[in-house]
Amino acid sequence: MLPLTPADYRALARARLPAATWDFFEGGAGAEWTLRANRAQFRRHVLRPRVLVDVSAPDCSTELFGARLAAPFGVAPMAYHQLACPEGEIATARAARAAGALLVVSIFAGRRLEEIARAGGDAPRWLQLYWLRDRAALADLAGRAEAAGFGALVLTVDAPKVARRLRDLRNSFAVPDGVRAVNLDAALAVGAARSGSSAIEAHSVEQFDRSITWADLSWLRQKTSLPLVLKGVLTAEDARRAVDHGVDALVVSNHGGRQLDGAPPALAALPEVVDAVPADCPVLVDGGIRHGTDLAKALALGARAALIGRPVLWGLAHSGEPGARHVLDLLRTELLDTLVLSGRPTLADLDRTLLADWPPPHHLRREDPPG
Ligand SMILES: Cc1cc2nc3c(=O)[nH]c(=O)nc-3n(C[C@H](O)[C@H](O)[C@H](O)COP(=O)(O)O)c2cc1C
Ligand SMILES: CCCCCCC(=O)C(=O)O
Repeated sequence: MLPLTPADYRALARARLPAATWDFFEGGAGAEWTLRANRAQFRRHVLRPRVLVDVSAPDCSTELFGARLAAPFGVAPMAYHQLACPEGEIATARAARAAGALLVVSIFAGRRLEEIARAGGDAPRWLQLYWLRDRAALADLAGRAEAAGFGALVLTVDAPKVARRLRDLRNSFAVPDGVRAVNLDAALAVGAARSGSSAIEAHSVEQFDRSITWADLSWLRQKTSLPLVLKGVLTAEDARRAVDHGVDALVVSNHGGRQLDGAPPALAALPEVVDAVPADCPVLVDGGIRHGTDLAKALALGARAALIGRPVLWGLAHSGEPGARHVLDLLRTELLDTLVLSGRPTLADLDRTLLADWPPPHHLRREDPPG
């Protein structure tokens, strides 16, 4: 089959991956309600096209922290790309560079930051951190990231521990031999499989510092001159608090449904966060973005850019760098098509007037049972 959409890559990737790896990639926390809700929320908006607009020169390029992107999206931080293809994050860095997309590298990358940076050349990249108990390791990563040309640090704040992910528990999931978070000391590596438990969850309980609060952000600030981005904010209250603490950008995210099951879909939380922060604080979003139309909806609700998670892993699992690049290129192509066909040729034309609720409220009322 010639893959023409990210969903085509999903089907092809599934056939290539071991079942437990597939479950680790695809799964969510608990009953996976939030995982499903992320997708469902995109179906609650329809696009209101405008006609007889000059759409002869659509443009979806943008700028983020001074870096130019061919399209308003990047690769979300995801651990262990070598689970998808042998080159791991090197393949992803090359794909992101070729597609003109931002790359956010996970603290649990399987390739060294410096080689990822070489593979990415002058393309924009950020480094994601979890707050480990080992602060010396965090300080070391912050320094190495700056030296290797990373443009921002992304602190993920929705994971005081990795959630109970039932698929991983049932599979007794562990990271296979030969795949390791090489940017951390070997002593901090995820442990072996234990029947009925997830090695990832157990490791997070040991290594993540769940006592940190807003007051600790100043420690990280002192370790870097890079912009600081918080990933995993879902409320206006926390968004305001983040700005008060000097955070430079936010990612509205429920971790792709992998952390708090029952958390709102990211797209539903986006408007309250956008409305809570000053216009010069970029708000990004991730979770369930699978189509160019999804990107347009997120941008219309005020996101400056989006992060793409699992679809990139599907491309990597299919064919490494070319697969991941094609997934990113498809999303850009679909977004450009949406700009043209909706009569909104630039990103500045995407605003809330693009969207209407679906089904419309009167339709819902007609279907309500009497009484
Ligand atoms: C396999 C996998 C590993 C992930 N690893 C990380 C990680 O190391 N750090 C992080 O902040 N988020 C991690 N995430 C969450 C993503 O950054 C992102 O929030 C989520 O995947 C977006 O949803 P989507 O996959 O539906 O696009 C991971 C997600 C997946 C699927
Ligand atoms: C202790 C290893 C944790 C890896 C977690 C990766 C991640 O965030 C995920 O969602 O999975």
